[in-house]
Amino acid sequence: METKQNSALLSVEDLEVHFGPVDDPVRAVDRVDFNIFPGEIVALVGESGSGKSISALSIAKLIPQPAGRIVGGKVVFQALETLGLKDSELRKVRGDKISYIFQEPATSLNPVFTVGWQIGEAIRLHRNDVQVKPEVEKLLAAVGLPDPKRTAKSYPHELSGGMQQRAMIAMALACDPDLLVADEPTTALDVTVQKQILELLIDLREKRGLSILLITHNLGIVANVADRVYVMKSGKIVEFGETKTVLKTPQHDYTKKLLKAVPRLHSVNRQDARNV
Ligand SMILES: Nc1ncnc2c1ncn2[C@@H]1O[C@H](COP(=O)(O)OP(=O)(O)OP(=O)(O)O)[C@@H](O)[C@H]1O
Repeated sequence: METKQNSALLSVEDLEVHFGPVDDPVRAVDRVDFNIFPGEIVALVGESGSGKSISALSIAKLIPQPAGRIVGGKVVFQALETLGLKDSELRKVRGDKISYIFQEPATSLNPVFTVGWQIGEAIRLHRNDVQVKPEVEKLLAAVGLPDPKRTAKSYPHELSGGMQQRAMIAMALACDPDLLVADEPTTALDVTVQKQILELLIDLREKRGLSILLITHNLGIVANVADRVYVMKSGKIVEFGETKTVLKTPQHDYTKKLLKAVPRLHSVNRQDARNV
């Protein structure tokens, strides 16, 4: 672990984010440490309100303003200390290096433009090393959308929820990021489609070497996807480690509670146990 430390793609140390009055703040993120190495899928898991999204948004200083305040900590992404960067420098990191996708693709996609145009716009903004139209089609194919030429001409409402999420992922990949932050990417989807989107994330890690920070309240999702997991409760990391270890031998009561809330996970555990 120590030798890996130096080569982390992202390292977050002692991060503190407050909301509300300065003299009596809500400690949404309370001295949090986590890191991600190149090509890793790392999960932040916890119940609603535990501070997962705010931790992830803080990496690129994207927390709600002026309500939220980053009051302490250090974030190093590819040797850049992001919390100290100017807005113009941050815009480059956000657009070119770190992409975010969220739960509801329908609210992130603009209903009045075709999917192809929106992905093309992301390419035009961030890259000048590729031709836009073929790149749009390449990205749509990379996220498993059928008939990329036709899909490019579709409006968001013409696509199913799963296809919209794939289109969002294509848009997130348009700038060829090194880190994808996927915040509850499958929560709005039905179970079969959830599985397909998670398989897509694994595939993107394999094929593009993409590192992924996966945010979820569902430890069942983590079981099959993440290499390592950090469990968050009330703004703090209460447990972390290799996913298999945390799931098989959870140390913290809160992790045990989250595990109990996932009935399907028991079958995953049994299967893992057979494979060991
Ligand atoms: N815009 C805001 N204004 C005030 N407080 C906020 C705001 N956003 C977040 N918070 C505070 O930060 C805490 C952590 O929020 P965060 O969104 O990170 O939780 P989460 O674990 O991602 O849960 P969820 O999945 O429900 O978003 C919340 O419980 C809330 O107290």
